[in-house]
Amino acid sequence: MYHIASSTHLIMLLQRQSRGCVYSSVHGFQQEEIREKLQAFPGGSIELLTQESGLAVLTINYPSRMNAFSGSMMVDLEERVSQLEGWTDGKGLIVQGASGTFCSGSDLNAVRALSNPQDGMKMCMFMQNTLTRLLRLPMISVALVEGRALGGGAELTTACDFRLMAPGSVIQFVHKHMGLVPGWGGAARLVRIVGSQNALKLLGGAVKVDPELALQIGLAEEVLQGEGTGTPLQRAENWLSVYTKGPAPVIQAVKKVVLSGRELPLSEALRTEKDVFGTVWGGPANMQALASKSKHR
Ligand SMILES: CC[C@H](C(=O)O)C(=O)SCCNC(=O)CCNC(=O)[C@H](O)C(C)(C)COP(=O)(O)OP(=O)(O)OC[C@H]1O[C@@H](n2cnc3c(N)ncnc32)[C@H](O)[C@@H]1OP(=O)(O)O
Repeated sequence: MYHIASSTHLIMLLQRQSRGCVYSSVHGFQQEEIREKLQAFPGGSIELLTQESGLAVLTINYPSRMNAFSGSMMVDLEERVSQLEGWTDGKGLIVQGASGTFCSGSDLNAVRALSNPQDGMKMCMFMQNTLTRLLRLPMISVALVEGRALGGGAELTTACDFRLMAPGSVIQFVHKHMGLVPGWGGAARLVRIVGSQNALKLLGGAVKVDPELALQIGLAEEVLQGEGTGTPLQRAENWLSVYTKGPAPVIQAVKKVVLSGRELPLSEALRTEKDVFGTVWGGPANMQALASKSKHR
């Protein structure tokens, strides 16, 4: 009995771990091995605050290094994403940096120590897996960009559904200046957000994207103007609340159908949409709406 229970648990754990992942052992990726390596570069933290309203705030927290990602923060992020995957009440997520700036990319001290090709590939696969799972969370996500989002920080913004920028903030894919290209999935996602022409310009020119340019090319949804109307976080929460109003199963279903439409070939997306539809059809929110004879004026 114990064996059955524990092997079932293991299967569930493996399914959960592999859900949404791009790389697994089939690709020569051993998560535990790279986790151990990354843990050798400590500093900072990734904080997750979940609220009863169904909104969560994820904070990249290493202010003394402009919120650069240390190795242990990469591991932290993966753990926080796992937590969010298991959060049944989740509807919305805001990703922000601590102390008024978003994230200055990888911690250059860790990057220097991991600069051999093998470690670089492992770190790249680890972060691609994590950021892909972040984007695929069944909740609507927003990157709140204050100050700078550089390198890996710019890539992180593309792993959210929307980007909101504070006045004076900058998103910059500085990779070319580092003799690199994005490796955390940022290029593939950027092409889908702004199109290949704009992506080529942003990466090829390592362009400093200010809020005005970001709005123009569709990288940002809104500039969070408005002195005296709360903190940038409160303004981002207000912006997001329009889209997260309603019961969690319905909001999660909305995200799932959009995600499948975005990522899957049409026939597969249609079948997924049918399955997701089946989870809300005749559900409590649907029955309540039918009973109330609501008009949509
Ligand atoms: C490119 C690919 C790669 C990936 O995708 O994995 C990366 O992301 S590599 C990292 C790319 N980012 C950078 O190269 C940023 C380098 N830093 C800067 O350009 C500046 O520090 C800046 C613009 C973020 C802030 O400049 P400012 O003058 O306002 O402050 P300081 O330079 O004095 O920075 C304060 C303090 O933070 C340390 N810092 C900043 N960024 C990093 C980082 N990415 N890694 C490690 N440390 C970082 C900086 O060294 C200062 O530390 P201090 O001990 O006070 O000298």
